[in-house]
Amino acid sequence: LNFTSTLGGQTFNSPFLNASGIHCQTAEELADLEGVKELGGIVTKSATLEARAGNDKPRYYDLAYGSINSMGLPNSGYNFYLDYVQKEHAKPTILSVAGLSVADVIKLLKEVQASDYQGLTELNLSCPNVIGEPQTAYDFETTRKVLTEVFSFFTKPLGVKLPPYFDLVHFDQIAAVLNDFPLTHVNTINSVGNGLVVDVEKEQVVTKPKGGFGGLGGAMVLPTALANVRALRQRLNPSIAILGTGGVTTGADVFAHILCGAQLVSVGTQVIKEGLGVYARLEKELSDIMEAKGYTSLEDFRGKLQVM
Ligand SMILES: O=C(O)c1[nH]c(=O)[nH]c(=O)c1I
Repeated sequence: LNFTSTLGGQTFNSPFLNASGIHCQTAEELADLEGVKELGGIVTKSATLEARAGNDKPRYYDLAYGSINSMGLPNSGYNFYLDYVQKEHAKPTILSVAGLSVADVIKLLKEVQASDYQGLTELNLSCPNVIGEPQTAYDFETTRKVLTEVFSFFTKPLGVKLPPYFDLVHFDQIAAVLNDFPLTHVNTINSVGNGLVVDVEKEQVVTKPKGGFGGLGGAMVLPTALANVRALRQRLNPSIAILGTGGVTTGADVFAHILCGAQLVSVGTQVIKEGLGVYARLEKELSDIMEAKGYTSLEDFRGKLQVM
């Protein structure tokens, strides 16, 4: 089966990625990802100018149907991740970056531009858990302003990580912004922001930051993730690839993401539930589905979801 694709000048031998934030914050976690042969690429935890401890714990809670997190952007600082991605790796890397202000984003990306790093960078415009900070990509004007400033100097492969949208007009509006920029990709979705999980027995929230509000992931967000992949595939220039993230627990979910237009597919919550062995299971399940349908390559069905 042909699982190979190229993005931003890099060759991905498999459609699988880790979702930024999951098992990719420390040197040990990143080394673990290197050892997962079914992973096509490695995505770093979103990096900020300064290292961050993140929000108070408990800040992650596992549910039967998914997860809620209010991590608060804990990371070792961009120097650590920029050094990491400039080392030799058997797989392509995607350096995820985030800023607490537009100025931080610009400063960070100028450092990436000035570095020898030739791989992909992904600007996270959708973290829902930094207390007092908005999810930038819900503000279309600010998103346009940021991208205009970034592309006035940034010439390396760049994608953006988007929050989920829930209104067809909003798909039109964000696509109208993104189509004006030479992006390599869009990664959709980030967690569904500011959900709330209640422990009825304790009559209490389950995470400490923000009164228990946090980003939702896992099985429960799959329909939202598929809708965002499909809607953006239908609206974005073909030159902008879609990385599908959200709700993947089976090979069928991976197939669905690709059928909606995803080039690569990230797995987050399920890695926490099942461990890194999940990728071998997903690859087997995806291969079995493709063989049953007579497909030999992802191109045979990518973006070919039928309507009624
Ligand atoms: O709380 C986090 O660190 C976090 N959590 C998420 O669910 N998405 C994000 O982009 C981030 I930066």
